[in-house]
Amino acid sequence: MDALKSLIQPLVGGAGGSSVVDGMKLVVLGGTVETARRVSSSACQWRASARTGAKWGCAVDLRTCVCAGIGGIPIDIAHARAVANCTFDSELHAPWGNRQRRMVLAPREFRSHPPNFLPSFFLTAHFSEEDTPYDWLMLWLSRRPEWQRSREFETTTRTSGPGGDEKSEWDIEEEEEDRGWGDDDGEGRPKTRVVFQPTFDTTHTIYYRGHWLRVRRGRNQDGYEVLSISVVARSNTILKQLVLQAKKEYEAEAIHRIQIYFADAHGSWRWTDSRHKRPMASIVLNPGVKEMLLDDTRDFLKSEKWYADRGIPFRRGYLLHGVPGSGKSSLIHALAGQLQLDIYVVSLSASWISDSTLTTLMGRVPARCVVLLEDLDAAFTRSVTRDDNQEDGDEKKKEGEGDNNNHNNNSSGGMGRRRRRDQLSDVNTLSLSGLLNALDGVAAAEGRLLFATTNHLERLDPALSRPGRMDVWVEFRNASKWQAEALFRNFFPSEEDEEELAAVNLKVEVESSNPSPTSTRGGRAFAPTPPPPATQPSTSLWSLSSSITSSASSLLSSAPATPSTAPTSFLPTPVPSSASVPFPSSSKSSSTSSNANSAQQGLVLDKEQFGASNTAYLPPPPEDNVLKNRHSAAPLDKKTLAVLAKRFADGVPEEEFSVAALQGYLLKYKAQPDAAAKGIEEWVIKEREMRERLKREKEAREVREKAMREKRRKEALAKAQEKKALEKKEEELEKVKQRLAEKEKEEELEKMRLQLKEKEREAEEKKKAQAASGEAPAAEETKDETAVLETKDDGDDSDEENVAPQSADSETSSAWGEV
Ligand SMILES: Nc1ncnc2c1ncn2[C@@H]1O[C@H](COP(=O)(O)OP(=O)(O)OP(=O)(O)O)[C@@H](O)[C@H]1O
Repeated sequence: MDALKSLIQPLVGGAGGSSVVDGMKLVVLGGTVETARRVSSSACQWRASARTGAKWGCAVDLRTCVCAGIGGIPIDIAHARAVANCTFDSELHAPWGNRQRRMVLAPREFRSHPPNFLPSFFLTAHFSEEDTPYDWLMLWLSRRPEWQRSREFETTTRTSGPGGDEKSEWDIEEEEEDRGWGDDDGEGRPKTRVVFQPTFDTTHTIYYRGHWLRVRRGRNQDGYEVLSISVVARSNTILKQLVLQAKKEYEAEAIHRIQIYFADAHGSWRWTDSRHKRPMASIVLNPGVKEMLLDDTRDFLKSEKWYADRGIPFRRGYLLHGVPGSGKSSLIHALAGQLQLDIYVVSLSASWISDSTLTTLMGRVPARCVVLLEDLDAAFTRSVTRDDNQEDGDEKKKEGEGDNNNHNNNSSGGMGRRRRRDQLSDVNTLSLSGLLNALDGVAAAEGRLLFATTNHLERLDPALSRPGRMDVWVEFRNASKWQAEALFRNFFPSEEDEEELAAVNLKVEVESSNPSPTSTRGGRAFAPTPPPPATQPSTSLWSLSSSITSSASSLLSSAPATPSTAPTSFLPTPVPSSASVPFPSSSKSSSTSSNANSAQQGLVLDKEQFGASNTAYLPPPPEDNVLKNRHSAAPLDKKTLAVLAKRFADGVPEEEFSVAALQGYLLKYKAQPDAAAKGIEEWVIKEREMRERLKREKEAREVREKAMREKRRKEALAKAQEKKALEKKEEELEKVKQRLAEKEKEEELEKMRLQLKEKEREAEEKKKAQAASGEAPAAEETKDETAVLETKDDGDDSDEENVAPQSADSETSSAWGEV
């Protein structure tokens, strides 16, 4: 307060302390009253303020023109008006009613034309949605009661922040009013959660650690959302504290979730989704693979100095390749969760991907994260380095395999694919060298774990997958018998597993009923001491849907105690083997570490890593209605489970079906382990029959298509030949016509020559006759005629010269003969 006084005094120019307070009062009013009219939350603040001795009130007694200022110090309104050159109106009535004839001070001039000095007291921080702090702040704000009580709001089904599906207090209130909103209506029908959020361009006032914050949502010139938070303070410490607290709360919430970011066409990362972490135990891979990867990634993340000391770029690449539906993406998801890293996904087949966009994107990933390049082989389907046939072939293969992993093309229909192909050929300009540069060029970020997946290792350029770019290769195959058994055990928990889970849940309950003072859950530890809110902020950060919970409980169950078969041939083999791949010291990750305890390990790891003492970091027990609605089977005793799992595994042929296919089968029997185990042989037979049928149909289709193609090719060939022959004939006809015309001309010339000769002969005879009779003039006449004929003859001669070579041509004469 003293600091503010000392700041304001020189500006207001008052000599006494009261004028300083006047100025201060106006400053505070400028920051709060203007918003009170529009935001009910402010009104609530005022009411609360009045109750607490008008500490923060700003009501004006009209009779005395004195308003109750900060700390109850009266303000001379005339002086205040002079100072700030503002007028007052009575639009705003004191929310606490007729306690006095009071009205809220609303300096008009402040609202429309704030005095120039005023902004200098506000410290404003701007947060763009392009940057992570925006998400921190949005989550923090979403928990503020003032924010939730905004009277101007918009609805959305998309939530921000790591707890994307958490219920805020706001949601709960609304759901109670309208039972039609929520996750599940009790009959299994999904419902859409509608979340309310304040509208744009509305200023909200929020009390935080003794300061009033003015919060405004807007958009910047690029169309991105921007959050502006202003506060009257001497230094920006309060804003820093706010950002730090928001970050802490966000991270505490994110502890059980991972954030997924997708690349956008502008070269920016956009937060797209927040997912529950997938337990490592839920990934069923042959022994040692998960442990190896986990050790390697952890080792890498700890060895920044080691890399720096040796001048090696601090980057590591993992190439997961193999059949579809074998768990590549799932493993990356689980790893990211275990390592507490967010995932940044780039779909290299996106239409807008170009060398420069990719370089920008790679330069913008945070220091510690997982970068996921999906379907690496699809990156260059339109590359100039491959011929068109190859492209077509690749595309067709992809279509045949029902590849629907392209995030730009989630509609799995043919239209979507066609459109994608069009887009690819039109826009995507990513080149191999561009990709290589983006991965390890100078602009590429360090510290990230690069994961790339592909179903077609053979299509990758060796430069792309060489060590240094892809240091660790892991092959994924169809499910082994051991995997099938593990999958079954994950699906159907044993009684022991359930007990373990119950013990964990009990512990969580006990801990959450005695929250530690540092707990961030519900934001209590960081909660300022604002005017008492009408309702408590949300504490239900972990409201899980029934399906999530039921599957989570089954996923947390243990894997088989001993691999029934764990032949080395099932072990994924890093393709460039030991040669240049600096595999981590795998002593820790040797296959001796049994998968039997991996579920518990997962839990223990979580607890160790995230601080078991902090209840905010542990999920709450499942909700009652979720437990009632559970669709999974009742827990089996260990022996029965072992027998059923074995029976199931025996029925699954080795490496014939993908884990995804087996999972699909088990999902149909998620409450009937018995039926699942018994029905597997029949399923395998049906599946084989179906595959056989599909194969036959495919082959028949291919044969038909081939025949059609052949027919079309032959037709096209015949047409082309016909056309060629026709053209040739037309050409010959033209030539013949030409020769005919020449011939006619020649004949005409010949005729004229003959006529001339005839005339000459006649003239000669006439001349002779005249000479004999002695008549001179007739001879003259004849001479003239001869001259005319000679002239004409000259012209004809030139024509004759022109046609002469052709008439001499033997071809011509033969052609003439033909005609
Ligand atoms: N090894 C596995 N362990 C557990 N679940 C698996 C495994 N493999 C596949 N699944 C399940 O199958 C589904 C598909 O798996 P996922 O997407 O990870 O396969 P993928 O290998 O990435 O497939 P694609 O190559 O087609 O992208 C998921 O629901 C996942 O739970």
